[in-house]
Amino acid sequence: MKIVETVAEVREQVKAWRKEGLTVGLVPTMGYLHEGHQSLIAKACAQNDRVVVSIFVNPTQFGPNEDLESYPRDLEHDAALCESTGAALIFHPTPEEMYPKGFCSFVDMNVLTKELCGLSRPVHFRGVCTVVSKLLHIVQPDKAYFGEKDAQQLAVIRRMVLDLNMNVEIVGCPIVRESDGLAKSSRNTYLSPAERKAALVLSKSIFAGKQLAEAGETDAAKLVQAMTKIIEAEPLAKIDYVKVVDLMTMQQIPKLDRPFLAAIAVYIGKTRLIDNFMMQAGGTAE
Ligand SMILES: Nc1ncnc2c1ncn2[C@@H]1O[C@H](COP(=O)(O)OP(=O)(O)OP(=O)(O)O)[C@@H](O)[C@H]1O
Ligand SMILES: CC(C)(CO)[C@@H](O)C(=O)[O-]
Ligand code: BAL
Repeated sequence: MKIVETVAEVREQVKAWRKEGLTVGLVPTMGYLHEGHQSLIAKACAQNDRVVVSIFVNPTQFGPNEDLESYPRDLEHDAALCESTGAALIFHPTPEEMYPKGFCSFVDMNVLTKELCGLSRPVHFRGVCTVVSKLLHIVQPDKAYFGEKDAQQLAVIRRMVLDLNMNVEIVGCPIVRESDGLAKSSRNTYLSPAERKAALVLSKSIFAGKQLAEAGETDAAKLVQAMTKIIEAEPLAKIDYVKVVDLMTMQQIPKLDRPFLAAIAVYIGKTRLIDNFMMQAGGTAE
């Protein structure tokens, strides 16, 4: 497995693979890899001849008061995980490589990015769309892999690829959880032992909402109410949002009569964590 820092090196490698007729998968990440990322890499390796993992803490998707500087980084550990999982190349660019002096082109989106995480992170999805577009142009993969943990991001990227006629298949991958239910996230490392315990209200709320929907509840407000109650019982938790939205448009819906996403964002102390479940109408897992 190779680690490269420049766009030119990625292009050269992918060109050589294409000459051999090989298929290429891309797994975009911000590094500090865990079993959630590993499941994406493993799926990509199963479905493609060669897999590129990008590791880049993308400055344009962080707001001014967010954790860009403190975001955890460990390239040595990440490289070992990528290699043992079967990736062929890590693309680990510098910010200057991705955003050279004079950079001024961005990919933005309406509607889908104005809800949920977009409300408390107004510049976030513009940064995500821009960097993912760049990565897709640089690598030109057959398939690119994204986690359902970031469900709004997945919906936004699917829409961007459709709207901008990008020639790539977007593959969604299920949420990987700790044994006690907490969704794996690089940001879990910020949690103190007491906060780590408190963070369990996220998955408890998600599992309770899912159970209610599976039992036939069709009123979105009732779902939100039940999920909210569980989080509010935890003194260390502060709700950013608990919402039920149409899976395609990310707009809030009153009835669970179509494929939907129940999504939450909760501050545990200073750490903002997200979780969700998706379902078809009538209690079938998405
Ligand atoms: N627990 C998980 N299960 C499945 N996919 C995941 C999980 N955590 C992250 N991913 C996916 O991995 C990709 C890279 O995510 P990222 O590097 O931001 O990791 P993260 O752990 O979500 O970090 P953060 O703390 O920023 O939320 C994204 O497509 C994301 O959805
Ligand atoms: C897709 C992504 C790698 C873009 O920076 C990031 O938003 C993430 O890790 O989910
Ligand atoms: N997994 C999403 C990346 C971010 O929170 O910036």
